[in-house]
Amino acid sequence: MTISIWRYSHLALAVSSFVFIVLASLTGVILAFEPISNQVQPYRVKDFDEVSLAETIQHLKANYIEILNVDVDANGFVSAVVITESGDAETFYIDPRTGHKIGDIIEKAPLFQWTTNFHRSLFLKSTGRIFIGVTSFLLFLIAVSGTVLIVKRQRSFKRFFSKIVNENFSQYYHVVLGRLSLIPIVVITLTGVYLSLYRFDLLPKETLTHNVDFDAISETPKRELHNQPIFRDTKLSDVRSVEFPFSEFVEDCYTLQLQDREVLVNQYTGEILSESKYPFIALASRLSINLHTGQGSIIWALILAVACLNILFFVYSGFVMTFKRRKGKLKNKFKKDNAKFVILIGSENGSTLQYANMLHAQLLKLGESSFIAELNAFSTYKQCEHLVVITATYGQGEAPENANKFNSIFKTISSDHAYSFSVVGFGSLAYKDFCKYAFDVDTLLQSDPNAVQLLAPFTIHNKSFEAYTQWINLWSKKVGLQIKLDGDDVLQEKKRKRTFIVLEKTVASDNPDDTFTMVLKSKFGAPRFKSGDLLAIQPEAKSAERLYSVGKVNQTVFLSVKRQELGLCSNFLNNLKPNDVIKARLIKNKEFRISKRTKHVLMIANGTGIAPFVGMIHQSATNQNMQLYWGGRQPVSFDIYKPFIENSLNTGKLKKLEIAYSQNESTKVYVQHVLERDAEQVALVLKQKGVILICGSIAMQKDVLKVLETICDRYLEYPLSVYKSNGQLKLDCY
Ligand SMILES: Cc1cc2nc3c(=O)[nH]c(=O)nc-3n(C[C@H](O)[C@H](O)[C@H](O)COP(=O)(O)O)c2cc1C
Repeated sequence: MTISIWRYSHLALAVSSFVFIVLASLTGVILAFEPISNQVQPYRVKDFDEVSLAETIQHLKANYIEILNVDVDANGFVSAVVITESGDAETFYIDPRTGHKIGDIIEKAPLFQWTTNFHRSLFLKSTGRIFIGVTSFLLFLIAVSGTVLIVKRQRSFKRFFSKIVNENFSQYYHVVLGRLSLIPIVVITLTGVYLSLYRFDLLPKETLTHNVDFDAISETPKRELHNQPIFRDTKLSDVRSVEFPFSEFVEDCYTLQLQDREVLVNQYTGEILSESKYPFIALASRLSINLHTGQGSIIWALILAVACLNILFFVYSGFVMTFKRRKGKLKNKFKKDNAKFVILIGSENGSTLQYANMLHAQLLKLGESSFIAELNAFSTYKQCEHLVVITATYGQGEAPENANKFNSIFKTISSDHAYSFSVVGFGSLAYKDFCKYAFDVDTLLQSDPNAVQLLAPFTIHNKSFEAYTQWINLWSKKVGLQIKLDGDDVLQEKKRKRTFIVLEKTVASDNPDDTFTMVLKSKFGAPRFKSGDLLAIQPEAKSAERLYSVGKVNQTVFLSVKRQELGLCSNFLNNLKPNDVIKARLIKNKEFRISKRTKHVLMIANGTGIAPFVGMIHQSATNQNMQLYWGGRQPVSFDIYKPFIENSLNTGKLKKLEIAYSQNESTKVYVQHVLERDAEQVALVLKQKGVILICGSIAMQKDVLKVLETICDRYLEYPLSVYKSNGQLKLDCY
């Protein structure tokens, strides 16, 4: 699959350096705890920022025979090197307000020592340091290329932090955590590069110089330390270290290292003999060390630790995404001009390509000549009788990466014979322009006088295998083939199944719409699931899993199924009897759940879409205002749901039930019409921070969304999209 130069760079950089990145990040996480463990020590005294240098030195002079040095570290711990009465030189932390010893100097723990050495050089001395420096730079480039990829994905810099739809765990968190840890990672990498350059003396050299006129130094006028302005007015928080005069000769002076400069001070008069600002390189090195190590700030150290953990996650999720994309390779047995079937794909992350490959494989299996290619590789196909375009949509209804040139190429190529075409759109209803690019391609193909539309564009939400199978059935009938997909085991991970016992069941033939309900109970233990989750059932070994939205009623699973005449799974389920046992697995569908704290809940369904709502109503809290709008064909259609719903109405759990019958003798009413009628109450639900849920057919969803959009325009402050991104509109349609 073609990938953009940015994605290629991002991947190539990651592949070439991931071993070092993993090692540096793992050790980075450990090292982030060193400044934290230091900072929690009790050596920073209260009011540290208020204490003056004069005060501390005076106390020290009163307590010890001689003082050689005073240091203040990034944590605000003050230490002194003193000569004690016994004549020994000792170094310890002091209380700067009294000059007394408050603790021994913290020794670097062996774990941190070992990890620091490994982190800096991998125990490979200078060679290792070079590796680590280069890795830091590569990681910086990975962060830059990643930023460009996010901007491209979001289609503008302004939308960099806009909401992202969670369609896939690795992809979603790669982007979300990437955005959050971008700044810390850039800081870690740039400071890492800087420190490496500094260590190898590759930065311009600037040294600190002092010009002292030793002939002019005088012992008078003598001043007490607390009267010398430099000591009196300098706070300890501005000091890094003080070197005391070596002897009593007037030429020996105090050397004060302050945050931004070094000052030499006459020990008798307090006169400033020389003052020199630190060169930029030295200041930048100090800042780099603090930023790179987290010294002096628990919060920053924690941010660094989290950023390092995120880097490890990026390595993992990046590889998962790459392997997924690489699964979708294109292999052809026939040349483009010898194939009867041509399948063109528009895919950015490879899933559409896997679906297209299934069709390609089946055609080859049936002995047909099939050719598969990316939309960008569009060309002439001399023997093509049936063209199939299977494409995803990206951005705001735009083409995916490997299809972005198709429109212009198509206009330059003209076919010389008649052919049929069908377009399948893969997309997500979470986006405003659902499958828009598929419709654009369909319109474009219609402009070719030789092209005949075999089927109207077919849209597939959330990579639904079920929907894809439906399209395969329709299309294969049209082209006179019998295609049966091998199942979606290509696409899904192996998951543990549960054993369920059929507790209750109606039969499809008793219902005018060939629909039935089932209540299942887990044979072993109570499964953890919520109404709105999905039950995946595989009717036969090697067959595809079918997904059903379910409701939770007293620990049982409630579902409703419409029997399809040739449907493998719906017939399999319909033939089950109470006490039969089936294997199935429950899948979380977090985006279609409601919280007990949501006061107003408006549920809209047609047909079997009522199933999750039966459970939601059953589990609702007493103060929840649950309203249900349901669309069915005729009054008897509702009979199978009556026992569940009427009971809820009687107990007051369901506050309102509105039913629309589309095939009632006198009137044809659809659920969207009833919503239109109750527009003001519908608007009130959103206004009062309630949630609207829709479950059922895609066609119903489309019509309902149109009505909701108009309601928002008419009665509310914001368009429907705002409520959707707030989580006030939840969809589960198929
Ligand atoms: C950044 C981004 C933007 C998307 N934009 C749309 C869109 O505008 N309309 C739509 O129907 N689907 C949109 N989708 C959903 C994809 O089309 C859908 O997930 C598709 O199955 C991905 O196929 P692929 O893995 O082959 O690239 C978008 C997905 C992403 C990640």
